[in-house]
Amino acid sequence: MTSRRISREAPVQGALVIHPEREGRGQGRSPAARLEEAEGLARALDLEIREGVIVNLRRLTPATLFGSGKVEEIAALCEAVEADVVVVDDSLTPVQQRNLEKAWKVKVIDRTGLILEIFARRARTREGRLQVELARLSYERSRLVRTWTHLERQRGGFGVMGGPGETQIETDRRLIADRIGRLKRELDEVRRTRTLQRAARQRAPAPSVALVGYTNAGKSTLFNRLTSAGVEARDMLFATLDPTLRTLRLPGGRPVVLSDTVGFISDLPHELVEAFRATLEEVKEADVILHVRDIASADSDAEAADVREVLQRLGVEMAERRVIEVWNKADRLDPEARQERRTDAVLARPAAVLVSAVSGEGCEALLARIAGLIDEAPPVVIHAAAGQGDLVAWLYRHGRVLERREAEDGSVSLAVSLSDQAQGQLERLFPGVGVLA
Ligand SMILES: Nc1nc2c(ncn2[C@@H]2O[C@H](COP(=O)(O)OP(=O)(O)OP(=O)(O)O)[C@@H](O)[C@H]2O)c(=O)[nH]1
Ligand SMILES: [Mg+2]
Repeated sequence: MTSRRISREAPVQGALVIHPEREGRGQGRSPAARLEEAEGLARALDLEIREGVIVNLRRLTPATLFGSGKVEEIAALCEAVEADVVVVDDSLTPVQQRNLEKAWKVKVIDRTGLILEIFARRARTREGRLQVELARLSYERSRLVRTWTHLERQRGGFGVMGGPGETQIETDRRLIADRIGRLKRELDEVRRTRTLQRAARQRAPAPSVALVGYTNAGKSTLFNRLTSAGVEARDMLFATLDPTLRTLRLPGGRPVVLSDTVGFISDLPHELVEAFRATLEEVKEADVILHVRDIASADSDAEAADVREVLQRLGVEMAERRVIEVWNKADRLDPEARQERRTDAVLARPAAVLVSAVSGEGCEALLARIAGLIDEAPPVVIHAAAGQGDLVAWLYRHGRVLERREAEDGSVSLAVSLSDQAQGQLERLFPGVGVLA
């Protein structure tokens, strides 16, 4: 055992992190904050940061991204700090990556490559691993297409038929396509099992609450605080990858199922978002969404905007009646800022609660808010014919049944309090259901 562990230990790799600063990129974040985030990503891969630099890109140089003077400067810096890897916090084309590796004589990785690599290391479940592999291959395929276009252009329109490079790319593309097809079938299989598990859970009478948020916002810490679970929470980007579920009791004793899941980041590779679509179904179907934000982060607003954007891409409905913003890390604010945030939270739309997952401050209020969202709406009376057991079970799970009357023909009338969200879902799942106000 011991010897295996020793032999697996890789030597520390030193990294030079470069944040290329371009006009119109970064959505209002400061370049320094962007660089810091890129360094955090590199650290999440166990790279040791030797140096971080911001490089202003005035003009784009297609072959190397950076101009030739900058390329030379960075080559010298690489040598000076003894970097093994250069992280470029942008997307590089395969050609740029190759040219830079040649010029700097080190391995070069771009932002998407970095994020994919972190995900590959973190994936624990079979579904997680398959998803990451699928994302990686989709990314590679898109890069092959780009190389292909590039070659075509190089030939200036002549000799497009045949040629060894072309054949190789064609072969690579077909191999990747085959592998993607196989992965998708495997994933379908794994997901069928999970869907069955979810269906089984849905029979349990508990509404669901999903944690979402920017990576490192404190989702897992809050999850542990609320459920007394031992999910890994670390000061590391993308500490959590696979979803975890736990039951917790709201004030009044009502159980809800809380889910913790993967965090988001700005410029999240779209291949990853696609690959994780199924995992994020928990979020899509949740009765309440808790959007956890690091309110002490200087980029808190930009991060929140990124999270909303990803959720929108995933088709998650962010209706006000369904979302609570959890303004976390209140303990990191100075007393004045804290008071200000507390006042802001009262007026915020969607509703916001200032908490500290570490100290527990605000967590009681948060639970009360969740209970409020789940129960708030005035009750409706729903008539379920005999044999509509699925409807009755659904109502018990997603609403609060206040009264139940059974008729002789086996039909049931229920007075139920449903959230707006649940009511919308009800109409979609059971069209034409008999609702009496
Ligand atoms: N001071 C302070 N630190 C917190 C609080 N909540 C979380 N943290 C810290 O923030 C870091 C990230 O916390 P996690 O709970 O792992 O964050 P996460 O959102 O689950 O992150 P990913 O899984 O990586 O997306 C850890 O070092 C936590 O200890 C808080 O309320 N106050
Ligand atoms: Mg986490």
